[in-house]
Amino acid sequence: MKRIPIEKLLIEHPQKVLVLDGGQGTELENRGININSPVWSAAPFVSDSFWEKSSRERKVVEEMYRDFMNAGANVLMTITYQANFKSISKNTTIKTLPAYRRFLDQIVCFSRRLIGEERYLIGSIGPWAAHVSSEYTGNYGPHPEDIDYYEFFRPQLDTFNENEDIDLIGFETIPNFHELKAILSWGEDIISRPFYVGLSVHDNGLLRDGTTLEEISAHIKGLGSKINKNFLLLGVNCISFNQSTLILKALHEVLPDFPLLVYPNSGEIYDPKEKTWYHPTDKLDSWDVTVRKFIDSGARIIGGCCRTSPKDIAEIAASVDTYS
Ligand code: MET
Ligand SMILES: [Zn+2]
Repeated sequence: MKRIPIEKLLIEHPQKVLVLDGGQGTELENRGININSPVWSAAPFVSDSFWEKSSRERKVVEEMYRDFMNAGANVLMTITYQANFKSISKNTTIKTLPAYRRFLDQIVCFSRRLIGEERYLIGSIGPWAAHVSSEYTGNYGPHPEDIDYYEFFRPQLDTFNENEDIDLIGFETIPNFHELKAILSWGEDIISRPFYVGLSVHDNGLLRDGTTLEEISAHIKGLGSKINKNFLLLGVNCISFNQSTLILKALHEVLPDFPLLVYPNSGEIYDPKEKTWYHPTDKLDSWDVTVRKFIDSGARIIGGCCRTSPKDIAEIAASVDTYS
């Protein structure tokens, strides 16, 4: 059955909770794909050989999507987190805007064909931070207010705006308040498809640049009726598994009527010096307990971010079935 528009689903089926896929970048890495590149998980798509049917890398990507779908994901993302025009044009042979747009459209078309018409496709857009690796510090230099965020996002945003295979545009891992304010200042002429913003927050619930959730909610409320009608969900992603239920609860408390989304990390911790992930001693809760708390805190889309695998998504899907 073909999906109904996501904005309609959120309003007309208030009990429905969707299951998102897991951490694609890290999952591809686990499956032997080299993503050690300035364009990160978009690296495999850049080589011409990816588009040949016999490509090993292409098979790995296809298998990953299938495994997430078999686990119960009904929302999948394009693997375009670090495929902004700046990174792509600087680091690959794709240099012009038309070539870049063809490249993104090719990825979207490939993803849609794999997931079918009944599932939702998110067009993933990483933050300005992604091309300077400051997603977890929110450090945007001395004048974050002077950065031209629109210029940065526009090529990727316009391509997704115009591609009907995209159901929802996802601004992921946003760590800086100036960037958030810029995104939320854009009207329907600039973001013309449904979209969400996933915030990158510390374990204590502050945005990576120190902004409180109260300040964020005050800003959103202050926009009043000027807010873009396509802004459907706010959430948090790539955050600590153990703190994620408290963080979402805090967000729900300051924005009780806003549909939320949440996709935390697996519970493993990244060591930026060693560039490896290590297993922390213990996960505080199971996915089952965590998902139940997420739903109680207004979550409408639940999935996993870095290091979460199809196994995590299967556990999430089972709990979503039980509690929603
Ligand atoms: N959707 C992205 C991925 O999992 C989010 C990464 S957060 C650094 O690949
Ligand atoms: Zn992540």
